Amino acid sequence: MNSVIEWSGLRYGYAQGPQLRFEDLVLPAGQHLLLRGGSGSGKSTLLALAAGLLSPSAGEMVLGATALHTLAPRQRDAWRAANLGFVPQRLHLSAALSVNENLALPYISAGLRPEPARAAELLACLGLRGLGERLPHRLSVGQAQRVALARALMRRPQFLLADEPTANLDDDSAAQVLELLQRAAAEQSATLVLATHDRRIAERVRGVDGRDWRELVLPKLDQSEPGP
Ligand SMILES: Nc1ncnc2c1ncn2[C@@H]1O[C@H](COP(=O)(O)OP(=O)(O)OP(=O)(O)O)[C@@H](O)[C@H]1O
Repeated sequence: MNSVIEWSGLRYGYAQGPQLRFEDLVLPAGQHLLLRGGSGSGKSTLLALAAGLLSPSAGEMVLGATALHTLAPRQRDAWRAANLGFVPQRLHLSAALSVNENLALPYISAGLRPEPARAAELLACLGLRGLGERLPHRLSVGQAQRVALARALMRRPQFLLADEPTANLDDDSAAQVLELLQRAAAEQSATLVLATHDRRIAERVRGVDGRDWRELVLPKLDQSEPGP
């Protein structure tokens, strides 16, 4: 798939909240997107629109050749499971399942055979070797964050969307996570979309890897137009 993300005329209005408007964007194949902007500027909303978890109030969001909001819910779920990894800000690890069982879920829910070797490989890359049998409540916040990332990467998605993926990590772990994301993206020809306040990511992305990244800074909410 020729990974590319494009949105135009995109708006989202919360029923009990603000009306957000997003400037048009075309991300060509081969580029990743760094989403920045102050708290409340709409980064998480934009990621949720890209992941098809929210449907636009107006306009279009297209990943590859697919406008997720135009698909029926079942098709949308199937497309998402096959093509998209999403690490939300509030992690949704299943509390009753071990780390390994959490990592098997993306396969089981799609009726596929789990890949324990892939799980072990990702856990090792993320400095989590030996934690496969742990339940999420026995992980540190940073460890849980890396397990959520591993889960998002399990099925080698074409699109990897992550909301503050390094927020709770020390410098070494943050560097490890960014490296893994970039390596996974290169191996899978995948597109990364990272929303972050983390200066360490912004600096790294602007420096060594500048050509591969587009940086989009969302304006403060009061600059967005009021809704219809
Ligand atoms: N469920 C909701 N209902 C009403 N308003 C909401 C809801 N979720 C978010 N908002 C509002 O929408 C705006 C954008 O929120 P969003 O979470 O997308 O911003 P953000 O840039 O990701 O913020 P942060 O960096 O703090 O995570 C904020 O003003 C927020 O208060």
